[in-house]
Amino acid sequence: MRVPTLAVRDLTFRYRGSHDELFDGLTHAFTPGKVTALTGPSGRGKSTLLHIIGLLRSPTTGDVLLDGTPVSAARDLTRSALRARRIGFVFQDSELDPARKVIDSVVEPALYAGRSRSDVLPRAYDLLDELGLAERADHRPGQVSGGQAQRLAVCRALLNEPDVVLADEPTGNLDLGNAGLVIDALTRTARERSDTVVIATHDPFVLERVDEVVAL
Ligand SMILES: Nc1ncnc2c1ncn2[C@@H]1O[C@H](COP(=O)(O)OP(=O)(O)OP(=O)(O)O)[C@@H](O)[C@H]1O
Repeated sequence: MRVPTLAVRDLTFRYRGSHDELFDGLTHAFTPGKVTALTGPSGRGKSTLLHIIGLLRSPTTGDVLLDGTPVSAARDLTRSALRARRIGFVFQDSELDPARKVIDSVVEPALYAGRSRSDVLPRAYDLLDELGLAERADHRPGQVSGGQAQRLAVCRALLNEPDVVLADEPTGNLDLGNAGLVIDALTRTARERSDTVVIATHDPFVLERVDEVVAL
């Protein structure tokens, strides 16, 4: 059997000073090419799990595995390099630098990953086009709406061609049209590039459209 790009094994997490243990030893292999929703009641740890999978936090016990290799206990430098090269994040209400143009915000993650601006500009424009933002490329983030900013966050996350895409409530506060564009883009990257896409959500609109659901 093919080793999954992303899996978690025997995962638990406890915030410092808290008595509550999250995840109850969660073991799960996420399917490449599919979109998986993490769902469950408020406070069950959906956002925390995304941060752990995204190597921003380390689990209390257990492991995150990329291509079958445990990576959650790796050195900070190794984890940031993996994040930059392999993982794309769509955070809810992503803060964008109001002083930079939209196109510069989209290109920025590539610069962290050591790629050159000229290399990634064509893909940045393609993504803006795909998400209906082509005519906004030269605007400042202060001049885009909430829905446009969320679609912009998707462009940023996909720019580096990550093979793991993580999205925290990416349709929160979006109307159905914008939510559809966001889910379509995340589904397309799963289908066309075999990316592993994980979305933390309680949005019924999203839950109806994903391939798999992990209930926390
Ligand atoms: N930095 C923190 N320090 C201590 N406890 C925290 C911290 N962040 C979150 N928690 C607690 O950990 C639990 C899980 O939080 P988390 O935000 O991951 O849940 P969630 O399922 O994403 O919730 P929601 O659906 O409301 O966004 C909650 O009980 C929360 O209060």
